[in-house]
Amino acid sequence: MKTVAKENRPSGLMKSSYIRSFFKKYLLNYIFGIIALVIVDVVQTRVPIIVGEVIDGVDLGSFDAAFIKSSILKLFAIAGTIYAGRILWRYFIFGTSRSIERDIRNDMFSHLEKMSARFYHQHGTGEIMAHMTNDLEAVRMALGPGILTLFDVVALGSITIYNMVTEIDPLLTVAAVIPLLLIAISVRFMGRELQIRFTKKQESFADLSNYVQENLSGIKVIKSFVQENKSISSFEKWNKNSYDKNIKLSVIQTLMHPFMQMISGIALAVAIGYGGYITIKGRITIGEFSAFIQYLGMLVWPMMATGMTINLFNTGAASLERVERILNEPVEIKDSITTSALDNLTGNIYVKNLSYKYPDTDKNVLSNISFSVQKGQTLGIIGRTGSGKTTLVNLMLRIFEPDRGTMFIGNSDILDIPLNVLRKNIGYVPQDNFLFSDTIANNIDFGARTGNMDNIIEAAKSAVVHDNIIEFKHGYETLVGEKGVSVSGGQKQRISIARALIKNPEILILDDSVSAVDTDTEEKILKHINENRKGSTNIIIAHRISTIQNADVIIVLDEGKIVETGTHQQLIQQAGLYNSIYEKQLLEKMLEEQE
Ligand SMILES: Nc1ncnc2c1ncn2[C@@H]1O[C@H](COP(=O)(O)OP(=O)(O)OP(=O)(O)O)[C@@H](O)[C@H]1O
Repeated sequence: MKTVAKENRPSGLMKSSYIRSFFKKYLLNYIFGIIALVIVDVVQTRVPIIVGEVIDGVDLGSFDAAFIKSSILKLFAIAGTIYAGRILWRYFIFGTSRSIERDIRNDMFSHLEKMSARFYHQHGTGEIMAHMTNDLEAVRMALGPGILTLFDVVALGSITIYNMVTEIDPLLTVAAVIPLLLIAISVRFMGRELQIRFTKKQESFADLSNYVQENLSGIKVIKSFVQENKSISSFEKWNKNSYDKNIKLSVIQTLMHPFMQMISGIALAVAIGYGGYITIKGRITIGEFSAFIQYLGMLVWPMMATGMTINLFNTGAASLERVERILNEPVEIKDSITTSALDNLTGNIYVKNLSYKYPDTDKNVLSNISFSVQKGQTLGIIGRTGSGKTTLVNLMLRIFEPDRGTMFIGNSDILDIPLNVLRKNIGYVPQDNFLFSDTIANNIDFGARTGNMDNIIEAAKSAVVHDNIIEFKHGYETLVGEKGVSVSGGQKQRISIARALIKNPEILILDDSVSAVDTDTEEKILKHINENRKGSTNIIIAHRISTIQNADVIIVLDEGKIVETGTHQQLIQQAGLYNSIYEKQLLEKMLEEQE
């Protein structure tokens, strides 16, 4: 990713070194586009002169066949040049703005992929989507139509005024152009307010997107709690807020347009009045008078475009600031300078005096945790809900950062293990597992990328989900996720386990990953793991004792502290928290069997 200017202000799109780097990259395209634009402007400003000559020819009686022919040929040549020139500047200027939009979007996405869990906690998906769509669109408008109008204003405006002064009458030009300047001045001042209103409009759209995204994700909960009406009325409030901000922006835009038309009407009146007078006096010819009126019409556009250009740059800069705010978010979790050149990990895990509190909170969710697991062993973690089990494995994966000197794999502090090596060697099945809108085969092969159907089937068999998969109409090619078939919670869990098993990772972490399967299936999965993963390390988090009772070491967490450690038998004998969970679950089982 390119370096992004931190000091960028909405007032200056060009102040951003990030944007300047794109200008450098696409400089030739812009140069070709601007040359084509200037050529179009030069030739099109010849038209009033040619028409004026024809009118004078008729007026003075010097109109003959050769004159008509040459005038027609000139007009054809001009039309052809304008046609070709407009195609070229569209291609070079608008095309380049689309390329830059694509490049920035790529930068944003690859940066977002590096962002930590904390970042996603602070920025809603809807907000990020709004930056990637609406804001990028505004940046593109500044870099395409904005650049175009900027050069068009300068070229067309100055050539037209030059022609009016040199070929018609300087005084008439001054008299007619002064009212037009009012357009440029008023738009300049309204532009600031326009930028503020535009920023508010974009922010309200980001809020609205967030609300929609969250509601659609939670649609099942909304329906099951019959909260549709509440949801709809909240949506209406957000939507009204967005509507109000849009209207406020439109008010300014609406006021500006008729104002500009009024001013150009005044300029025309001045031109007709004073221009007609000096024509009668014989200072200019009828043809020149007609050319002048045409030039005046041509000038209205550059004057209006001055305002448009400023607005496009202002709104583009406001949007760029939001885009850069995302791009400037530091990558919090990354390889450190002390990262060693490791390729592989051994599954010996050592945790020493680990304490952790989440960013922006006061309370430790883990306190003074110490334990070790040897390569090839299985560690079971059990504890009441909220006791810190998921936090512990998230620290091991460096989804959140532990303190240096508290977590080691092999002989390395995990802060010194390259992130990709750490995560490649850990097969993680999260509690809230997620399937992508893709085939089951691709979902299983997601991390390992073996591309080998035999491996995929073997992993599915180990996760005891193969029989379910082949019952689907399209088997492993069945589409799942948002656009595909719905799979049950238990099937989803087992497809996720297969996704971790196919990697044959040095360390496998199952975070409450068999909670949605029956105990028979659970037993089969654990048996496969036990048989197939000899020499590798497993960490199994569970609420059911049956899931972890065969583990080599079990730790019992309570309120962020290890309260008991040992094997199943040892913990039963300790008659502490583990034993009370065990007895409670035994009782529940007996009652279930009696029913
Ligand atoms: N991102 C976060 N920011 C702040 N606090 C958090 C965050 N994630 C979890 N917590 C808090 O940390 C504590 C431990 O949560 P954790 O998810 O590790 O518990 P757990 O033992 O895995 O629970 P469960 O068995 O319900 O999955 C809880 O009090 C929780 O509210």
